Amino acid sequence: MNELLTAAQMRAIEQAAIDSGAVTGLELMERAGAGVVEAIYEEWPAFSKPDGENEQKPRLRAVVLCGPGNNGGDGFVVARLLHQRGWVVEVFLYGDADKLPPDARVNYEKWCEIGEVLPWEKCTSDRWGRHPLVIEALFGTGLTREVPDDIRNVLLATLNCRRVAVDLPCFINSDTGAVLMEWPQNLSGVSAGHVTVTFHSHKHGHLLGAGAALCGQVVVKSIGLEFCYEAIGATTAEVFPYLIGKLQGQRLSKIPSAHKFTHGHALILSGGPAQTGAARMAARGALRIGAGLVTLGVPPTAQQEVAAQVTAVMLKRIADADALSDVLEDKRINALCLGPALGLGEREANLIRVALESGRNCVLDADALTLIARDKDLFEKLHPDCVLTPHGGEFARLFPDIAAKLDAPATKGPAYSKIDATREAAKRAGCTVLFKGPDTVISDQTGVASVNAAVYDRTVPWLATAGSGDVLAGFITGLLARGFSPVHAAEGAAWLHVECARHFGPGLIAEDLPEQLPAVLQSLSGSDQGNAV
Ligand SMILES: NC(=O)C1=CN([C@@H]2O[C@H](COP(=O)(O)OP(=O)(O)OC[C@H]3O[C@@H](n4cnc5c(N)ncnc54)[C@H](O)[C@@H]3O)[C@@H](O)[C@H]2O)[C@@H](O)CC1
Ligand SMILES: Nc1ncnc2c1ncn2[C@@H]1O[C@H](COP(=O)(O)OP(=O)(O)O)[C@@H](O)[C@H]1O
Ligand SMILES: [K+]
Repeated sequence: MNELLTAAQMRAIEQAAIDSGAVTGLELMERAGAGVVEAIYEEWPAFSKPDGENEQKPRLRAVVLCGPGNNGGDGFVVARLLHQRGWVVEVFLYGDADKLPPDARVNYEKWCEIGEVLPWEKCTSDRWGRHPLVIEALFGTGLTREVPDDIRNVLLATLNCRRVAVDLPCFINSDTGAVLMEWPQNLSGVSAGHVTVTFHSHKHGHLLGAGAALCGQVVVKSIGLEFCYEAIGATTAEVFPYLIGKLQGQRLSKIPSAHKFTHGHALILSGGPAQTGAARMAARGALRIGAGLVTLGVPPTAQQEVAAQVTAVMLKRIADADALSDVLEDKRINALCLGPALGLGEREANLIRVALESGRNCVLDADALTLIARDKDLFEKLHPDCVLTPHGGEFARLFPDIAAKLDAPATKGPAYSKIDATREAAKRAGCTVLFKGPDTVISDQTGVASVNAAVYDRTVPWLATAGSGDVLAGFITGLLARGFSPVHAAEGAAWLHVECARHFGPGLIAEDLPEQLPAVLQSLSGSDQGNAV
């Protein structure tokens, strides 16, 4: 399952399954608890060694922290299943047992037949040394507000234990990834759990915002809900954003008999003297990703500087908007890129005007985004073959009201997420928007949205280096030249961008990125089992 769900969608899918009579809420809870236990044994195989192998082996010990809702219900199931496997389990309940929802209450009572449920006050910070495993089932998709201090203190005291979060760490908003608990500064780099076990599919909060860094790793366990999409009237592509998976090598392969013009001609406009590096890096990216030809359009004053530094990339003098119109008489030029260190003057605004009026595929990045944010007339010329690539600051300049909604603290669900913001921005702009970050979100104007997650095993903090965005703009332009649709070009480029950073590793500078493409592309050819972009 690559679709990403909001809390409300997950609830609707569960409810539809229950209403259909195919499964009960209790059965789903049992499967959820069993999924957690399965994930625990997968993560720590040593737990499964039978006690009989070693007479002296002490019994395994766990603490389960249960909350006041169905997440707590999952916790009672986990406690029971671990007990059945011979563990010594201690269970704490945050809240009042009489107020538990019905399914959680049933599992509470089943646990009471086995052992004690200890009140939260007894969950003191001195007890954690004896417990190899802490299961946190305090809040999941039902988290609605800041986590209280009496929970925070316990969570911080457990950080030296092995930790499993049920569905989500209890302080992460499942729609936005916002962290609803003060996380101590000195703990940056420490995650809230070693493993987060979620059900059916990732929730947005596992991949977006600050929360993603605090889940440890996320394991998705099926609870048998696959059949339910029709039941809530959804077709997956329309409703659910998806996680961009491994690119199919086939998508990037070239037709053996093709010539260079079959693969398109990209034109990248450069800034003036001493401002040409960004466009040169974008051009190198466009060429390496497979555009048949790449030309740098340079103002005459920068011609010598650029000529001294390029080889396979071609050069064209483009003094002003009229000159650009002339160059675009060549209809083989099918993808343009404007923005990296382009400049913010009238000349540059006019270049953007001509580029947009040409109706060609057009990537607008950096300075071009600032210019269209300033000029309503330019903004209105955007069309479906454009791709905007803002980072957070540029996004706020372009869509200040949407950014304000995104920044507002969520007080009640459903919370407004980066996915909602990108979709709204794309709809307004009438084109594809790629909103950058470790949680890059891409949406086209119709609301088809995806996330390129640089988290968990794809974490690449070294990609936050000057100029890496320019290379990304070049990658997108190159794929547009090759005939990819705007949204597929943005998705493919974002995915490859992270793969290039992973391939190089720490120490990466932006120039290194295009040079990783041959190896990354090679690794994809012949491995077409991945999820299609
Ligand atoms: N609905 C279902 O059939 C299933 C639900 N499942 C589990 O149920 C969870 C969702 O259950 P719920 O909707 O009951 O929600 P939760 O159990 O996540 O939390 C809701 C409860 O927590 C309280 N609460 C929320 N934020 C709080 C805060 N900051 N401080 C104090 N109290 C707070 C609420 O008042 C409510 O009592 C999922 O995350 C998943 O773990 C799974 O068992 C699979 C099946
Ligand atoms: N912590 C991070 N992890 C992964 N990718 C990141 C991270 N921070 C930034 N990026 C990516 O690096 C690129 C930076 O682009 P941008 O902010 O435009 O930089 P520049 O203008 O210097 O080129 C974007 O693709 C962004 O998604
Ligand atoms: K939890």
